[in-house]
Amino acid sequence: MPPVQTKQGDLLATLDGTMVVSCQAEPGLPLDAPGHIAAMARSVVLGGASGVRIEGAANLTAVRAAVDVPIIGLIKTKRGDTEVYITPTLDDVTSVIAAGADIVAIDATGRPRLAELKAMFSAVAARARLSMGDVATLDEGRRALDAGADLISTTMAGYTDYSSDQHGPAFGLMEEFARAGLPFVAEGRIWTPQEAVRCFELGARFIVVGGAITRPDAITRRFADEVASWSARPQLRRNPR
Ligand SMILES: CC(=O)N[C@H](C=O)[C@@H](O)[C@H](O)[C@H](O)COP(=O)(O)O
Repeated sequence: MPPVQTKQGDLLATLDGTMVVSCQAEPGLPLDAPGHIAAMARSVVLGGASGVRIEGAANLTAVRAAVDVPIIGLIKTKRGDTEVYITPTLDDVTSVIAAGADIVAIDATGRPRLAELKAMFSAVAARARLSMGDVATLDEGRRALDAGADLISTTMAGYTDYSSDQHGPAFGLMEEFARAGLPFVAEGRIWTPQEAVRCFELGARFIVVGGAITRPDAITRRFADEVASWSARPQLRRNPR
């Protein structure tokens, strides 16, 4: 399918108040193949996802052909001597757009980086796409918007050495964004419908849910861990074998 043909403002309006689903598979896992990612994307759209978040040029190309909802695209890669790994260079921006993304997700943390943030967001705007700055703190969100990001997202909260040790969604950061009057997207560790609703109560424009829907190994592990811990307490069994 061609990229979604709406004006940028219209595209954001279609996402406001909705849920985007991230369909990603870690390298080496059984679902790590463009055909599988495209099938996941079609499945989540059937279930009500308003858009999808997709990693990698080959996956983006496959998903673009499979669904007609907005796509947030990114390339995850380690380049050079930096911890920034979500769409780190201008070439990566070009690849994400060429593969069909409507919105380009870019690590906008304050860590040392290969390409200046302003240049990254300008490159996206020059190709008439929207940019999303993935950040971990309020200051990073503010800087990303100042540098030209169309959206900021809590994606990186909990995944930097200065924001680690977080459990559950980054509700604290969402509150900070709301208090500062910065529009934001809620993403990362949203595992229940109740948590999803809470993000909107705190002011999220839209939310991005990933693993809770699209990582069967992680979903299974939650059940398996619970089952294993129950089984380790035989005195609690109601129906002894
Ligand atoms: C930190 C990072 O690299 N996040 C990635 C960004 O694309 C993905 O691995 C996450 O799955 C995505 O952010 C959605 O989050 P969750 O799967 O927790 O719902």
